[in-house]
Order: sequence, then C-alpha cells, then structure tokens
Amino acid sequence: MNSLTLPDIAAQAARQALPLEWVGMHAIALPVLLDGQRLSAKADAGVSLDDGEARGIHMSRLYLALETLEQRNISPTLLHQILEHFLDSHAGLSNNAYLKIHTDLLLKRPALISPLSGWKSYPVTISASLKNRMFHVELEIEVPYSSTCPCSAALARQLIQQQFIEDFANKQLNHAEVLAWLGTPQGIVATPHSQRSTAQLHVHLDEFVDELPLSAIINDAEAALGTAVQTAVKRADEQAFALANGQNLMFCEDAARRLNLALRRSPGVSAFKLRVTHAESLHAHDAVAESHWHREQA
Ligand SMILES: Nc1nc2c(ncn2[C@@H]2O[C@H](COP(=O)(O)OP(=O)(O)OP(=O)(O)O)[C@@H](O)[C@H]2O)c(=O)[nH]1
Repeated sequence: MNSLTLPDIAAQAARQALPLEWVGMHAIALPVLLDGQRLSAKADAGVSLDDGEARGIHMSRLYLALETLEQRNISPTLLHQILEHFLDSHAGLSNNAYLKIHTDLLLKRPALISPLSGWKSYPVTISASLKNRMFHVELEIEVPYSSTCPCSAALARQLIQQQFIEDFANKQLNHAEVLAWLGTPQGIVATPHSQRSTAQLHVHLDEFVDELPLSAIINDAEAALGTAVQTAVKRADEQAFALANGQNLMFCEDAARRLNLALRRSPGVSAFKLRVTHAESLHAHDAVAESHWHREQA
C-alpha cells in the first residue's frame, strides 16, 4: 500500500461546519537552542481553522515545521519564519498561527564572596503568534528570590531591645560586655521570618526586537529585587546573604513596585504584567501582589 491509497480523514468535510480558534498539538518534546544553550523543551503548535467546512488541520505539517528549532537559535526572526510556514502549509484553511515553547533557561551565577559559581534555572515560555499578518512575541519568566518581612524585622528588633533592658538593667555599660552579649543567642533573641519568593514576569516585546532579551530581563529583575537566591554557597557567602537580606527588607508590594519600575526600563519591553508570590513562613498561605504596565497590551 502506498500513501496515495491511505485514507485522509482531515481532507473530508466537517459534519458540523464551524471555524475553530486554535487547533494543534500540545507539549511536543524538542531539543532547542536558546542563548547558545541546548535545552530540553516542550512546544505547543497550532493554527486557527477558519474554514469551518474542513474536517481537520494537518498536524504533521506543523510538527515538521518545528525541525528547524533543533539547528537554529530561537529568535523572533526564526519564530516568524516557523509561523509563516504553518500558514503556508495551511493555505485556505488558517489565518492565524501560534507557537509556544516552554523550557528552563540556565544561567551561571557567581557566589557573593567566594570565587565559586553555579547554575540557576529559570522557567521560561516564549509565545509567538501571527494573527492577520501581525507578528507578536511574549515572554513569561519565573525568577526566584529571597524576601525578609520588614514588619517581622521591626518586631524582632523590639524584642532584642527588651532583652537588652532585662540583661543590662541597673548595670554600668561596659563595651566588652555588650559586645560579648551581642554574640550570644540573647543578643538575637528573635529573628525575622523570610521566605523563598517568586516573580512571574509576562512581558510583551516590541516589534523591533531581533534577539530575545531573556537574560537581560532576568538580570534587571534580580538587580531590582536585590536578594536573588544563590547557587554555590560557603559560609562567607551565607553571611553576605544574611547581610543583604537584612539591608533589603521587603513586603510583596515593595517587590512588585520595584519590578514594575525596572521592567519599564528594560530594552525591548512594550508592556507587561507581573505577579510576585512570597511563600510565607509565617502563614500557610502566600502573600501576593500584581502589577502591570500598558494594560491594553498586557
Ligand atoms: N487533524 C487532526 N489530525 C489528527 C488528530 N489526531 C491525530 N491526528 C493525526 O495526525 C496525522 C497527521 O495528519 P496530516 O498532517 O493531515 O497527515 P498527512 O495527511 O499524512 O499529511 P499531508 O499529506 O501533509 O496532509 C494523521 O494521521 C491524523 O490522523 C486530530 O485530532 N486532528
């Protein structure tokens, strides 16, 4: 039997004539090249089925159009070409094409003090669309960071002051004695709570961007947040991290505001929405803040 004799159900007329907004495949396994790295990815590829009379789209044509992602670095130009290919292979059936690529970008990060470094992984989704000939790219990025509660820090400081009053009541203050006291558990009788936190950034890129600014956005976000989670850590690094957190107390509202101001300045960003989640150690629930810019696009 050759291919000419194989039944082709997709070519039949639909039983219920109705256009569909998105038809395609979800979670196609792919090795991709991103920022020069070979990464394991999952792709969602689809087109609109505007010909309501047609039974189905040609899944294999979309699947095969993804092959180029194995050889070429993901860029807006490449995404545009793939979406054009989707539409060319569905002439008369589809007006709109969509591609989403989910992966984890790896960035090498230096330790705060020691001459060490390690890898951090950032979940990213790159979404491209070609709708009525208009090409558009969006990025979703997750950035983990550390946040220490300013309220908890103030309450802890008050308890330390009370302990000091108790331990040094009616005593002549002696420098060496106070210094030694500061080095005991009494000197830090209460500690503020801190939490591993996540910023979810959903960014719309302007049409002139020719490279995906993933690392630039991540770097800008981490600089704005101030206390990115670390990779390789020796005691000297842990101490520097403790100091950085103590100097960087923040509520989720502070984090959202800082990120908003940083992303506005990030090159290539035309709109965004963001959500920060502080996975509280005080509560079993999270503290969350959201913000956006140029809402009509985001
Ligand atoms: N449209 C559609 N295809 C499906 C679905 N589930 C599985 N497929 C299969 O996807 C396969 C590939 O479809 P096509 O791209 O039309 O394959 P083809 O007819 O050999 O390829 P062309 O000659 O290029 O059209 C077919 O064997 C379909 O049965 C579905 O829900 N919808």
